[in-house]
Amino acid sequence: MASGSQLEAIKGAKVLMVGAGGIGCELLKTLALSGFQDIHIIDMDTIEVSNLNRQFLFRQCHVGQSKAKVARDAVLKFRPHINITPYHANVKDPEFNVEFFKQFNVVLNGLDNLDARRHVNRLCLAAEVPLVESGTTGFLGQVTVHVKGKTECYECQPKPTPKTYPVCTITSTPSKFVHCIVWAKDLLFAKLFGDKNQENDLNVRSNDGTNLTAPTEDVFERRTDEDPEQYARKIYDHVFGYNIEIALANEETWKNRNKPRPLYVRDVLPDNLIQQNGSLENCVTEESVVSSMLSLGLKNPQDIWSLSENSRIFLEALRLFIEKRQKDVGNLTFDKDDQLAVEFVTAAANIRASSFGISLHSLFEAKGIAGNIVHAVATTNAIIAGLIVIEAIKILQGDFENCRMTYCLEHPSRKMLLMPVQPFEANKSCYVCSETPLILEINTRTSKLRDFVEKIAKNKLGMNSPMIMHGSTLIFEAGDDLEEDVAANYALNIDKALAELPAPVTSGTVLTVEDLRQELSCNINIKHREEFDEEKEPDGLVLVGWIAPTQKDTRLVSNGESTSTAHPAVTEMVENSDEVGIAPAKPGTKRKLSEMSEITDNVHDITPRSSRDVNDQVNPQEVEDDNDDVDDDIVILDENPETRKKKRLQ
Ligand SMILES: Nc1ncnc2c1ncn2[C@@H]1O[C@H](COP(=O)(O)OP(=O)(O)OP(=O)(O)O)[C@@H](O)[C@H]1O
Ligand SMILES: [Zn+2]
Repeated sequence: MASGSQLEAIKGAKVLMVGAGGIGCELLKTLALSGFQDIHIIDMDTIEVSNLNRQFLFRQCHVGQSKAKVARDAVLKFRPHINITPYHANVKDPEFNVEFFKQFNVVLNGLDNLDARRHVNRLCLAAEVPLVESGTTGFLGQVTVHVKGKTECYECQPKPTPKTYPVCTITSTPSKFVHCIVWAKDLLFAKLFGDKNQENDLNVRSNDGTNLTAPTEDVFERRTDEDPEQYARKIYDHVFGYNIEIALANEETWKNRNKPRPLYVRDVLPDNLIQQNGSLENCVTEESVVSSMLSLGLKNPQDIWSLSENSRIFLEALRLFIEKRQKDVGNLTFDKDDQLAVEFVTAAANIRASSFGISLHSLFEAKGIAGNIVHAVATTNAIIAGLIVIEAIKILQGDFENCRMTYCLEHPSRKMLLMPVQPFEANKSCYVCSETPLILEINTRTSKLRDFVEKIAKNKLGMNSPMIMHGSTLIFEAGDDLEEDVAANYALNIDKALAELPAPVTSGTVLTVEDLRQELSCNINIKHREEFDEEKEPDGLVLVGWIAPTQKDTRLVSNGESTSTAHPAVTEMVENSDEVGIAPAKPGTKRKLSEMSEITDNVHDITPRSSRDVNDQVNPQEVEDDNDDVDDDIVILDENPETRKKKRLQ
């Protein structure tokens, strides 16, 4: 029960909730029941059947309708006199600018992706509105508080990106099922059904990097008169047979590894099965979903199919894509909710796994791995929503001293299931909330303006509409509303090397990169560097001072079935007691928890270092880690312990 002063703060508050999904539904209910009277909700989604098990404000009849609007209507039924303003929109839309944010006393996030979280963080900083962030994954969850000038911002610490795998592991030497999934999903599926113009490493490469199977590239191109079944068998033989033979020819690779077995349709499927197609009549479910499992009479997604069953599914799914989903072919990216895509990827991954002596998995398991799924727990969302409201009330009362970041654990530790941690001071070199310039080492003679825009401004700095300035000269800006001659001028320059721009960018140049919508501006000092290590610096540039995502994080952390950011480091430290590696004394090294006593006198001092966003896809093109997909040994990287050292708020 709220005290008098709390009620006063609650009643006078205007709050913005971003996201009306798993956490958002719980949050809206708790806000309304706690006495909040003026709540605005932004959510860009419509309700799906899969949301109904935990997003309890929604019913079957609401499927297809705006989450924000239905959530408002549902809550008004039991709290009719409060004001709830819904926006069925993307929080990144220009209407939600700094002025819009300024009208709120606090912003509460129930989002599921890093991109939107970073955007909201920047707007909250610019509008000077406190932010309460949250996320859950299964039984794990966390709530963090970010107040400009008082605590760190959401981006002060690295946010890990999903684990990536070396290209060669995926294309040539898989040793785990997840490698086969990445191959099936990001290479084979993308090659067959995705954008034809995308670069794709599907074909086996020789030692010198040339594409050995390049002349047969057309294998993947289906002739208009080509029979879909024959085409499917040709693809099978090419990727599981021929490509493996090519790989085997490179004997060096197999000196210390088990050799894979080439698989051809004729060896795997007896003649009578090759001829035996699925039934096209039976391939469509009641919800008109095309399914090869259904067409072949395989019903249980938890069964592990044999090699021959996987081969039949592979051929059948490929045929169904051609015959029933032709209009999608060429535009698809893998989607865990696309039944036929999941069937195809499961079968392809299993056939490859079989070839490499890796154990096979069921469709259910494969879907979980391919879609980065951690099943949502409604209770965790409810607990987290309660904690968000508790922190929001403290903020509204101006009681920043008592604000806590709280971690919800899977198992009680020291009899605590909820672990409060004092918020930390801002990272003084955070490029988002401090004005510290970044340094960019880049080959200014070979790198183009396009590289700078895409790799630095958009990918690394997370800007949506970057503007790049060299002193007072504007050298690039993004946007659909540019005048023709201005756009033409940018188009002319975008593929020029940095040093060849009309205002040349060379060593010593300071570029200013700005995103007006996020009110974020940072200076980048350019340092020309001739060469880069292809393995360690695959981007061909190094951004010093940028808070790089860590990729060693081990838990999938999501809000609902997809994403969020938690600080599993804290969770694991507590759960795994002294077996856990923690923030290193030297970059990249580990220390045991027992050594932490110097830094921490109690559990509240444990520094959460990392979080993870799992909505993004595993990307085989990036070269990094090759660990287990669920690796319990947490490593917390800290490139510069001095600058990153966190201080407790006094
Ligand atoms: N940029 C954005 N603008 C507005 N709303 C967003 C944005 N990004 C994500 N969201 C919303 O945040 C909510 C997150 O909720 P949740 O994690 O439960 O995901 P979900 O999509 O409802 O469920 P699932 O992904 O598990 O099927 C979603 O309703 C989603 O629409
Ligand atoms: Zn910051």
